[in-house]
Amino acid sequence: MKIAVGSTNPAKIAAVQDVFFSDSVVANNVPSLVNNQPFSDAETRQGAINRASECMKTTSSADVGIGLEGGVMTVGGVLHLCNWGALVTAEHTVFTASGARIPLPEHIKNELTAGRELGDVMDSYAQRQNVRHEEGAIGIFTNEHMERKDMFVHVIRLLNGQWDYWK
Ligand SMILES: O=P(O)(O)OP(=O)(O)OP(=O)(O)OC[C@H]1O[C@@H](n2cnc3c(O)ncnc32)[C@H](O)[C@@H]1O
Ligand SMILES: [Mg+2]
Repeated sequence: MKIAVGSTNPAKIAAVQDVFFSDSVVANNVPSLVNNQPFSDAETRQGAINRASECMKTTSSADVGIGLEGGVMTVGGVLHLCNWGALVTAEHTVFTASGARIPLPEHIKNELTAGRELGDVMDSYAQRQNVRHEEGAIGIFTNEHMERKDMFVHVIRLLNGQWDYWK
């Protein structure tokens, strides 16, 4: 099976390869068609769906398209990390799932509200480069007990499981 993934982010690609280990995984950096920094569940979920359908359309002979999108959302007045995934089949059926969420510190909220992207804010905060491609914000704020790839593996298993149930 050929699986198109709507990103070249290594954390996302590695997560898809983990779940679909016997399939061919192709990275296709399509636009999410939402803001670079989504600010709600609805927007983050839409970004995942857009990535899945865009990469399904533009990857030749793909059997399935997967979109993974990171964002933030507010609950109880507290900003949280949120992540969504979408899987689009050749028959245009769409499955969605969301990932684990954890609260973000107030100063991160202030930076994002000022217009910065979480990936850039995390690099300055952790004094590292490309946190978004590695452990992610979830890795930093859990002392690496849960990394960005692990969180996406969970989302992709939820997508694959639903696809398996309904097919
Ligand atoms: O190349 P793409 O697939 O776009 O990968 P990305 O790292 O930019 O990831 P997203 O677009 O899905 O995430 C939207 C924004 O949120 C940031 N982000 C989301 N989750 C993150 C995390 O766990 N660690 C660091 N940045 C994160 C990310 O860097 C973007 O600024
Ligand atoms: Mg991005």
